[in-house]
Amino acid sequence: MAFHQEFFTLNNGNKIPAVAVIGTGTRWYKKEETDANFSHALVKQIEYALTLPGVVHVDHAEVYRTYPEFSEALKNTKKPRNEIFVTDKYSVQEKITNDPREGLDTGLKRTGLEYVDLYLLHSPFASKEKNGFTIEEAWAQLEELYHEGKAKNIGVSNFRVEDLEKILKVAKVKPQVNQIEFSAFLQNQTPGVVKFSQDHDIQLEAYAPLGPLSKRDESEQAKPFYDYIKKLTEKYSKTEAQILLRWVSKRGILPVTTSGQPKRIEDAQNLFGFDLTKDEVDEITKLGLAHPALRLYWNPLYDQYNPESQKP
Ligand SMILES: NC(=O)C1=CN([C@@H]2O[C@H](COP(=O)(O)OP(=O)(O)OC[C@H]3O[C@@H](n4cnc5c(N)ncnc54)[C@H](OP(=O)(O)O)[C@@H]3O)[C@@H](O)[C@H]2O)C=CC1
Repeated sequence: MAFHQEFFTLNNGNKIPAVAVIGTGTRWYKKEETDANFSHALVKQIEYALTLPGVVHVDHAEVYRTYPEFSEALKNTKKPRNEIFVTDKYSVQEKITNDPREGLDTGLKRTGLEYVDLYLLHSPFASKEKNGFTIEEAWAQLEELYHEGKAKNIGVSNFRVEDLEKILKVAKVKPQVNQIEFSAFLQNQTPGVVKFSQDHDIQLEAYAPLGPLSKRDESEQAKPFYDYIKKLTEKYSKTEAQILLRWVSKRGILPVTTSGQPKRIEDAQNLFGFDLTKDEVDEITKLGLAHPALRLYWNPLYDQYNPESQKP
């Protein structure tokens, strides 16, 4: 079947590929960057992703410490720049560079890129005491970087409703994206964040969309969910991962995935060769919501919201 790709349209009119197929965090994440822990496997995997048809969306962040691998893969690819969608993130939570401007400039220098397609504040937890700037001041820097063309789109990650409200109060440029944890087993990272973001035309991205597979629940109570996903894999001749990623995208949310296996990266890039019906989307939502919250990231801060995270 001919390759078909979908895009979401951001609130500034720009298009974004509707799945990010290679995140360079999670399984590739490193606590520190040394010559000894350079990952040839990650270089190969990014290089492979960049041979796939269409615009390939790479999700990166300074805190992943994978600039060396990403830069190497960019050096070796023949894919034109306008067919690579690069996301980078400023680490608010752990100081790597002094501020977002320095963070983006460093990233651009290290990758040899002239711009990123999307630049995010990785989390809302900035303070004058810890960072030397407030989250509103950090946002003002992203707006400058946007106007200078160094970031074609700007946004945030792991923001709660209250954090988004703070930014919306002062923003001259509204965040284009909020990247949060989202899966069938965690349908609101924090209370009300999905509806609030969608009501304000802020594109949601879902990291850890395959939580129900990577942390498979073998219990009796989870059986109806997995049985239903299996039924859909047979109906569409697709993998469980493809069914779950497609479900995320049908919820209007952009899945951000990754893998150490080339075939899985290819399956993700080929996500739009099939569709789920509205009833199937609703059924996955319902069966997913029947499961207790499964949160894989930011637990010390966000576990307090677990009881409300499995409400629509
Ligand atoms: N903004 C933020 O705070 C965060 C952002 N992220 C971003 O999102 C990206 C993706 O996050 P991640 O949680 O890894 O995403 P996913 O939920 O897509 O999980 C990917 C993992 O699931 C495994 N997997 C894939 N298919 C299956 C299957 N059928 N059965 C079992 N396991 C499977 C893969 O293993 P295998 O490699 O063996 O294929 C892979 O390591 C990160 O790399 C990062 O870029 C992630 C966390 C936090």
